[in-house]
Amino acid sequence: MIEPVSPAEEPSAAVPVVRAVNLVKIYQTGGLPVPAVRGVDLRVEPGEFVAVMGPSGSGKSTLVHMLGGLDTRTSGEIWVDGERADTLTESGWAILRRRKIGFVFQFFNLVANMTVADNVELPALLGGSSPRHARERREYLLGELGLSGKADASPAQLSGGEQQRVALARALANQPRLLLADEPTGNLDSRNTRDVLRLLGEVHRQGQTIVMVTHDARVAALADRLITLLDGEIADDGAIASPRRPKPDPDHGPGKVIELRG
Ligand SMILES: Nc1ncnc2c1ncn2[C@@H]1O[C@H](COP(=O)(O)OP(=O)(O)OP(=O)(O)O)[C@@H](O)[C@H]1O
Repeated sequence: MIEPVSPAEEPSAAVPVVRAVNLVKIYQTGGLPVPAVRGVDLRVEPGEFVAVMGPSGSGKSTLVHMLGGLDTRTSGEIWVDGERADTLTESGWAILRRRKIGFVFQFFNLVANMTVADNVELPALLGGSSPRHARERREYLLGELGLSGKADASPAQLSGGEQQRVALARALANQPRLLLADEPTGNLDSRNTRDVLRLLGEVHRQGQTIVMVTHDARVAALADRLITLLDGEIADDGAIASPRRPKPDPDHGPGKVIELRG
């Protein structure tokens, strides 16, 4: 007989994907303290798509980088998928990122001297996937993102929009619990912005949890929750009542649904 699962043993359904408790970041510049994040409390549930907005310098990037361990916190707690993360060493964070976190940045950050295929496979290999599984996952993601024909290209041979799609494939290579995005469309023209937003919307519909920094209200409208930062504090946090979804791109036909768990 199968034992019923007690609530404490249930898989992470009730556990937030990421949680910050009184998170503080104070940079020191020339001996002077620069408070960037001042006591943020945040809880992101599985499947949520959270947009983070606010004026320049309000602490958006610092907050999201801390949530992924790319910046150290001054004080406070960070929990990722139920695991205490703020006390991890750099290598502990690196392991956690490989297992659970994908990143997409404004400036793609692809490895210039590696092919598109290798850029996407690398995180899966580092995360412990077998070479065969990493290759299959890469073929699958590049196919879904319309980039199969570019697998052997180097990043410099791609357009900005293509590079960002590769960056998204790389971020999803490990089927991360959490996708962190910092201005993922900030460097793209409107058409490539639409493409990347469509992809983000699709992975979200497949259940991907996303936290995304953006300056653009149209981009934020894709999310279902908007956090507004002001001077390093959460000034507003709420559901987006009637998100204005981006219109499908007539040049690209109906959007394809990406199976994240493929
Ligand atoms: N490495 C750093 N050293 C010192 N101060 C920093 C550093 N990074 C950011 N800051 C400061 O921390 C504050 C928050 O910066 P942050 O980049 O997080 O803001 P942001 O909201 O993402 O801004 P933007 O929208 O312009 O990207 C700013 O005052 C900034 O000058």
